[in-house]
Amino acid sequence: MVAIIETNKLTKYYGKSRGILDVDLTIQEGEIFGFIGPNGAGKSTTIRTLLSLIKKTSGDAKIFGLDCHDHRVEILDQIGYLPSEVFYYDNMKAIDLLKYSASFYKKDCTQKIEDLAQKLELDLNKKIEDMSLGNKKKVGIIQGLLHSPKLIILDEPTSGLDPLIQKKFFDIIQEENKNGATVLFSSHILSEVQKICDRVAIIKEGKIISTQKISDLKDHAYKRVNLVFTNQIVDIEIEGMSDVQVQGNSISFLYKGDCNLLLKKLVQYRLQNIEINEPTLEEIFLHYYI
Ligand SMILES: Nc1ncnc2c1ncn2[C@@H]1O[C@H](COP(=O)(O)OP(=O)(O)OP(=O)(O)O)[C@@H](O)[C@H]1O
Repeated sequence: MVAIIETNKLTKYYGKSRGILDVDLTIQEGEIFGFIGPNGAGKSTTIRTLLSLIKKTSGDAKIFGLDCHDHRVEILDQIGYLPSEVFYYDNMKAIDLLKYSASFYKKDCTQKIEDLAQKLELDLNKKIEDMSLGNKKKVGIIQGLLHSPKLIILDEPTSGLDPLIQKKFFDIIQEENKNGATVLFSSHILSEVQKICDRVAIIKEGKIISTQKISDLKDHAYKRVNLVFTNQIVDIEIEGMSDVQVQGNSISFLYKGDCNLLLKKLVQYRLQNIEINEPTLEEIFLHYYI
């Protein structure tokens, strides 16, 4: 297998403050690779170092087997990058901006621009200043993909997209992947990464703390269960519950196991309310990795 991204002890300090420390990542050709961690963990720093937008402090970073810094121009030609926030010259029409972006590549991107705009239901003849945030984001998606890049780097790509467009966006990314693109997908939302990634690296306080197959992570799936009792709280014990927190007549706990067994147990209680949610990323970190 060919490594599309390979870092070895990649480290970046901003002056004296920590950006990332000894990051080792290997992303193989054809993977959709998730990169998750809470705010400030170092996801953007890793990506910006890979793209040579900032200079590493030490360690190595290679893309397509080439040093990211020394071969910056030829590497960037084959990358589609979607930053978390997009800024544009607002008084341009979307089509003009995209044609201008396409002019930097040596291929004809006209058909691809049209196809993507159709899939995302975007009117390219509108001025960007007249567009909603979601539509501006769509322009960013097309801009990142119009040259059919070999590597797609997404930094928190779905912020500002409604669920329907998110679904279309994921379909597009999966299609690009089927056509040969490798994808690095950074996010702080685990459930989002789980939808399309094969493997995921978890970064915390600048360090990679785990790299897992998504299928393995799903086997460990926890739920956060919140119960509000009608009257007095009952002392309940269910196999698979942990991190139990009691407050007034409410109880909250993490549950790992068969949902049907949980429901069977709960049916015997008089409840005023019940909520079953995905645990937060922080909770998952606490229970898996610390
Ligand atoms: N330009 C900068 N100057 C100084 N410190 C920075 C700079 N950019 C990032 N940092 C610090 O580097 C660390 C990693 O930040 P980074 O933005 O890479 O995290 P992140 O995982 O992408 O989080 P977020 O989702 O909030 O962007 C943080 O402690 C942050 O404060």
